[in-house]
Amino acid sequence: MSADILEARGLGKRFGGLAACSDVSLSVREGEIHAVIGPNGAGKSTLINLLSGDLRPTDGTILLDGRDVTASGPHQRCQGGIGRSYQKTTIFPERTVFDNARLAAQATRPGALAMRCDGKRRAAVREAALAALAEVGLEGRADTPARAMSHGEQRQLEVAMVLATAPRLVLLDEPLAGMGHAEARRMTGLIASLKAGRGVLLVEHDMDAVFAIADRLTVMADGKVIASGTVEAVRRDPVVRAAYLGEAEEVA
Ligand SMILES: Nc1ncnc2c1ncn2[C@@H]1O[C@H](COP(=O)(O)OP(=O)(O)OP(=O)(O)O)[C@@H](O)[C@H]1O
Repeated sequence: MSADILEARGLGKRFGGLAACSDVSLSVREGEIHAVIGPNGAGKSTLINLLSGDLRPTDGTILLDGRDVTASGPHQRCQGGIGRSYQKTTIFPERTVFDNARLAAQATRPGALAMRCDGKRRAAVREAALAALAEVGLEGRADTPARAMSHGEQRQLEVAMVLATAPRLVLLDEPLAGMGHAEARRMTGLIASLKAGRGVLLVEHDMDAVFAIADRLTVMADGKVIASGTVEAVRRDPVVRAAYLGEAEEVA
């Protein structure tokens, strides 16, 4: 079995009197997609923000490849191998697809932004950007302004921007939000391919996609983990069915 890339132990986050996350423990191994699901307000985005360093936990520990990164900020975590996407788009619409990927690639290569950045470093950044675009299938759109692309392609570009930072762990926050059926299917296939050589933590409301590609599933409600395990085991769990899936099936 592969080693854990990420391990969260007893993570908690309070906003005043509200426990948005409490005692959340989970791990992500190399080569797996670990999906986190739960109703609105369950604490999923808070969890991603804690793992990416955008929020500091009130309690608990985060280990990345066995190293304690709990106290480090988002930039350090990005350099350490955690890449994330956001619910809201983060692309620069006026820049080309390639420029967007290049800017992301620079973020994890110290010195690449310096005025006297040498040719070798520039070439490495360019190569990382092009490889990331190829991985998401946008290599043919490198010169297109990002604003001219469809919503689905823009979200593919966001994934490329995450990949350009050379992450060991990819955190995806609702990557299928707002997509049509065909776009969602394409993106689901792309997400499934990302786990090769990496770990993926996926927060997503689209249950068909989650059930199709997740290797493990953690269900949250009211800031707490109510079930965790293989997709089959979690789907059968009566507590989950009552708290969440039953509700989702009725809605569907
Ligand atoms: N910055 C904040 N300040 C105060 N409360 C917050 C903050 N961020 C989140 N919360 C609260 O924490 C709880 C968990 O929110 P969170 O966004 O993590 O849930 P979620 O599972 O991602 O929901 P959704 O599926 O709607 O995105 C909610 O009650 C939310 O209102």
